[in-house]
Amino acid sequence: MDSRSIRLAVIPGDGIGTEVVDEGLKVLQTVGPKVETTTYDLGARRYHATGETLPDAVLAELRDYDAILLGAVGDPSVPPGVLERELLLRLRFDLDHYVNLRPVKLFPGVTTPLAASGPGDIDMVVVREGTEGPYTGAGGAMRRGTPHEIATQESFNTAHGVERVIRYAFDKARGRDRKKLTLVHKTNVLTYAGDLWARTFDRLAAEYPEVTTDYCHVDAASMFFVSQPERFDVIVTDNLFGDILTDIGAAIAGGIGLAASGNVNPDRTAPSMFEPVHGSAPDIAGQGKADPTATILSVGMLLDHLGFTDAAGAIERAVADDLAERGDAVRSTSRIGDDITARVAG
Ligand SMILES: NC(=O)C1=CN([C@@H]2O[C@H](COP(=O)(O)OP(=O)(O)OC[C@H]3O[C@@H](n4cnc5c(N)ncnc54)[C@H](O)[C@@H]3O)[C@@H](O)[C@H]2O)C=CC1
Ligand SMILES: CC(C)CC(=O)C(=O)O
Ligand SMILES: [Mg+2]
Repeated sequence: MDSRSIRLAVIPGDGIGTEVVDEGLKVLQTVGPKVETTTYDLGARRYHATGETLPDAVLAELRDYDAILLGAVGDPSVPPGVLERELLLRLRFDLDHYVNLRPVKLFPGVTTPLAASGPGDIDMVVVREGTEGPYTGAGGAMRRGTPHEIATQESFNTAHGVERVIRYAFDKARGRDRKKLTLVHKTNVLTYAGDLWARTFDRLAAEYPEVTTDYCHVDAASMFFVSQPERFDVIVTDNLFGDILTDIGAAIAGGIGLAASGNVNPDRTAPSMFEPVHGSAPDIAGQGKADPTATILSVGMLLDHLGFTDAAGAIERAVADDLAERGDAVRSTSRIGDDITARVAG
């Protein structure tokens, strides 16, 4: 048994975030490594009680943990963007989570809507840039509320930011069997940002001769996700395109309840944060209907990131076995968590 222990900050957040995090922690506390958790009350409840989203002192404290586990944030009672920007994106930006790692993998026994595809065909990793692009909040509105309103939302792409995420993606592709990396962008229209991404991609490709490369515009990539997902191995793309593509990825790989992610700081200058791809799902919150599998797989990614590879492997196997047995059966949040916990307990 690994004697190292993990100091984990937990942000359950809003809606189903709290429900799925409970199940993720059940599995984590059973799988092996010793874990000390501290829960942070951040999200809609705190916003209404105090007006706070992410106090500076809390952000400073979060830097001292080995990792962060997040459920989801966002609630219909809070104006759109407040929790998403001031809490979630502030965490990603300030902790320099420049890689948003999102595997898209169809497990055996899971139903995909793609009639012609099976598990071997859907096995890719999307490396989404996490700190730049159109998500920085730059832009503004002129003559707001008038018929002459002009709203802008700018996309930021720095040479440093683009290079580091593309380099990470090349390294990731080099470590996989197929060794294929696809750049997804919209270089035919977004000519300034696209030019930087394409030039950087081509320059770095020369350093990775063993990696096969190609390029796909994001509109065509969206089509190929549902018509020929086997085209893709590793994808590197910007923050917005990666956000959208990975919801499509979730849909083809069995649904949003299975899609895991990591907001990774590869330089380890701050803790990385792991969370399901989905949001707070207010439409099903409090009903025990949320599938916690995405969060449990995200816990596996967290353990892998911290070097607990045996425990990470145990979670992936337990999830695979559970999904194979579960098939299309509808089970409650806690039942799924209990079943996977029982499997990791052996
Ligand atoms: N990382 C985060 O914290 C994210 C937060 N959000 C926020 O979440 C709120 C809701 O956003 P939506 O666009 O509705 O996206 P969503 O991902 O919360 O929900 C979309 C649909 O998927 C279903 N769904 C989501 N997770 C599920 C699960 N584990 N099991 C079963 N079904 C599941 C929901 O019931 C809903 O019908 C918004 O405030 C949004 O800004 C959205 C995405 C990511
Ligand atoms: C809520 C957004 C800020 C993020 C999002 O949709 C995502 O990261 O998938
Ligand atoms: Mg999203």
